[in-house]
Amino acid sequence: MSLVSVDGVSKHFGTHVGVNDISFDLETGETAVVVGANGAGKSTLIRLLASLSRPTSGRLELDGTSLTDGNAAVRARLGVVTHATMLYDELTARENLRLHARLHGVDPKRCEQLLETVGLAERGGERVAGFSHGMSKRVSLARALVHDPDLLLFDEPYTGLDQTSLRRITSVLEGIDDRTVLVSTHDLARGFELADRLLFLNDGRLVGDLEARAVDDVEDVLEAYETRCRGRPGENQPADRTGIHR
Ligand SMILES: Nc1ncnc2c1ncn2[C@@H]1O[C@H](COP(=O)(O)OP(=O)(O)OP(=O)(O)O)[C@@H](O)[C@H]1O
Repeated sequence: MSLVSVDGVSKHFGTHVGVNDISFDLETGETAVVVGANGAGKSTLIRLLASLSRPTSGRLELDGTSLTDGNAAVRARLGVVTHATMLYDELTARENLRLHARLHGVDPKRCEQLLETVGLAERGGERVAGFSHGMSKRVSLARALVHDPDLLLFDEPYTGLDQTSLRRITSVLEGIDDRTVLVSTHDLARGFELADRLLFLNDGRLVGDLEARAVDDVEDVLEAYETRCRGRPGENQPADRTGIHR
């Protein structure tokens, strides 16, 4: 049985369609990257999988258990990084991680390891309120990993980062081999570097599902994307053709 199962999932917001009849499975250890232009439905999909939103129809399951029934045990197997950092600004980075560790019954030593991993060991005693966007995102990633989740969901990991944060976050994501990861991005080039699998979203529909291994280079991915999707993945973003910010 697959670890993640998404079956016929739609999400409507009044007359707007967030995602439209999406189905796919993810295996343990797989890293899937969801690519799409602005408004394609990437955040909607992540929020549905993160149990932050309920589908209008369809089923989302982790290991055979519904992600939409408010089951706390299954939600505890998720690590989530969204646009909202879910951090307490008035607490230090270390306190944020320790609070999360305590909630999950995790040894606080793991927080120190994770601060090191995200490159914030020396800043762990500082309040998150004073952190840059990239630093906050790194703390959010560390927080999402504290309890060693079976499924890490990360909405737009690469947006608004300086080179230091970009390198750290990329290296942490690349280092996750034994857990399932689902990342959303409009940055096709970086997504391709990370992915085992590329999922193309267009107007809420899943229009492409590619094994990244089977594709030679990013230009081929872009070509595959453009044959299936309206516009380009980085449309309306300050990016070049492949989505690499220069
Ligand atoms: N809370 C909401 N209320 C109304 N419409 C929404 C809401 N959330 C998403 N939508 C609509 O659903 C569609 C998909 O939005 P979503 O944010 O998932 O796209 P996205 O691919 O993440 O875009 P972006 O790259 O701009 O973040 C859009 O048409 C959007 O307007």
